[in-house]
This record gives sequence, C-alpha cells and structure tokens, in this order.
Amino acid sequence: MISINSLTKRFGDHVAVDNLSFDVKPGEVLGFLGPNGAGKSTTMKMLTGFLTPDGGSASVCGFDIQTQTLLAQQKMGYLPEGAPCYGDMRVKGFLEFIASVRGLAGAERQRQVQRAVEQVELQDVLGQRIETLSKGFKRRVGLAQAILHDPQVLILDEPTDGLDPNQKHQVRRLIQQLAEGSNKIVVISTHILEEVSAVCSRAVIIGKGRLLADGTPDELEARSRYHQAVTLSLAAPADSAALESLPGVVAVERSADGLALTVLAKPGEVIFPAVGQLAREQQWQVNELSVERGRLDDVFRSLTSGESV
Ligand SMILES: Nc1ncnc2c1ncn2[C@@H]1O[C@H](COP(=O)(O)OP(=O)(O)OP(=O)(O)O)[C@@H](O)[C@H]1O
Repeated sequence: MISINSLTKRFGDHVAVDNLSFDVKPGEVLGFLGPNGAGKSTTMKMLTGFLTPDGGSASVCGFDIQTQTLLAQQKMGYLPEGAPCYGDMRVKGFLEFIASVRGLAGAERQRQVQRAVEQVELQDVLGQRIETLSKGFKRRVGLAQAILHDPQVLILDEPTDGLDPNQKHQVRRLIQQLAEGSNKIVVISTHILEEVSAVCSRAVIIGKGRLLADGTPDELEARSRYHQAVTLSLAAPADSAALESLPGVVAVERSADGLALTVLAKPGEVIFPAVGQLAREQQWQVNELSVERGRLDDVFRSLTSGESV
C-alpha cells in the first residue's frame, strides 16, 4: 500500500536520500530509524508530497505521489517534525479549519472533529489557544489534525520527541489503537529504540540516506551480539575463565562489581543449558539467570556507527 522505489533527494552536492526502496503493507506499524541527518524527515516529506524527489518514485494506496499528489494526500495523515500548528488559533477552531481543508463540511465535519478530539483526549483544552498549550498537548493537536479524515496511512515524524514519559506512553497507546484491528499503515520515525519494540511490527533502519536493515523487531534483535546471551547475577564474584572456555561462548562481560556476568553466544549457538550446568558444577550462588533476545540499540549502533552526518 506504500511503495517506495529508488527514491533519491539531493541538496546541492549532498545526497540526503540515496536510492531508497521499500514497501509497507496494510496493518503494519513501521518504525523508520536512523541517526540524526540520516534522511528520515526528507523521505517522509517526499512520501507526503511536500518535497519533490530528484529520482525514483513513491506511491500510496496506488496513487503516485508526484503525478496524483492530491489523491495520494487524501489517503494520508501527516504529523510533521515538531508538529507545527497555527499558534494563535484555538484548538477547536484549528481542527475545524483543517477539517474544512480536508473537504469535510456540516454535520460530518463536526462528527469527525469530535471523534479526533476524543481519540487524542483534547476535550479539556478545546477553547485554549494552541501557543499556550504544553508540548504534549501541542503534539496531540498535531495528531488530531492528522487523523481528522480517518486516513488509511499515517506518517508521523518523531511523534514522541520531547514528551515526558507519561505523554510518550499515551501517544504510543494511541498509535497502537489507531493501527489495531485495522488495515491501516502507520509509519513513525524515531530515535527511541524502545518505541520500536513497544509499537512497531517492523523496522527499517537507514543511514546516510541508504537502507541498512529491514525486519521485525525480533529479527533485528537476533542480529545483536547479545542474541542468546546469558546473564548470571551472582551473590559473590566468580572466576569467569570456565565460562569463556565453554563451547559456543564467544566472550564474557563482567559488571564493575563482578557480580553480573554476561556470557555472549557465537551466532546460532544456544548456551543457556551449558551455562546453567557450569554454574551448578562450580556451586556459584546464582540469584538470577536470564537469557536475552538481543538488544536493538546494539544492532542500531553497529549498523549506523560512522553514519551520522
Ligand atoms: N532543505 C534542506 N536544505 C539542505 N539540506 C537539507 C535540507 N533538508 C535536509 N537537509 C539535509 O539532508 C540530510 C537529511 O536530513 P533529514 O532532516 O532528512 O534527516 P533526519 O534523519 O530526519 O534527521 P533527524 O533525526 O536529525 O531529524 C541532512 O544532512 C540535512 O542537513
């Protein structure tokens, strides 16, 4: 339903988006990741028709964003970075205005404004001027304007950036609610990796405008050197040499106090049983023994180190 083919954008000599291709299917919540300057916002601006590509193409619900811009835009809601709104307008007036721009009128306009207001919980600030709202409420106003026409596709550029943990949680819950049980597509760009595990069914990582990785959070975590790593929490420091010589073990990391040992597995190896058995043989007092799925931040760092511009 979203198709991006060899999309390219240059600013002078600088290639911001470089031959980028991927598709997004109905029902997917796609995390769009990359370090600062990777080209996320530029891609989103091209996808929503606000920036013209220098090469390649993109289509949304079958409509080409360059040749059928309005038709494609009707299918999309877009929350730009920073969620700019008209600060001197009041929340209700602003949403009614955007609904009119979206072609809604009369009772239908009121109904959709009401629905969006309820969905992002703006009831208490409807009469307030937007510039007097807190950052979190401004972001919610931005989200409300993006969902007014109940779009098939939502493009959200760093929707939780700068929000406090409670507001982040609320916005994530909202994103989940919007995608749940529907065949909609949500694309969110983010630096926050826990957001990907929390709400995304798939993640695309880019660096210097190029595709670096594409997979489910589980698949990406499996690429981490911590995939299948076993951590032992010990009552007293222990000698890790025996762990290092176990088959399938690649390295052992010790915490500063020596009470936590993280045993890293070679790719494809399952070391949990052997580590547990060794701990019993050595009669270590183990408070906790856990196995990891992998760390997304580790994968992100190893893929994008040196990719910041
Ligand atoms: N209008 C512009 N003119 C010149 N260069 C630009 C313009 N917009 C973006 N760039 C450059 O293109 C590159 C990609 O920028 P973009 O904003 O898409 O990155 P991003 O991944 O969204 O970064 P961030 O996470 O910091 O928001 C950067 O090097 C940026 O400086």
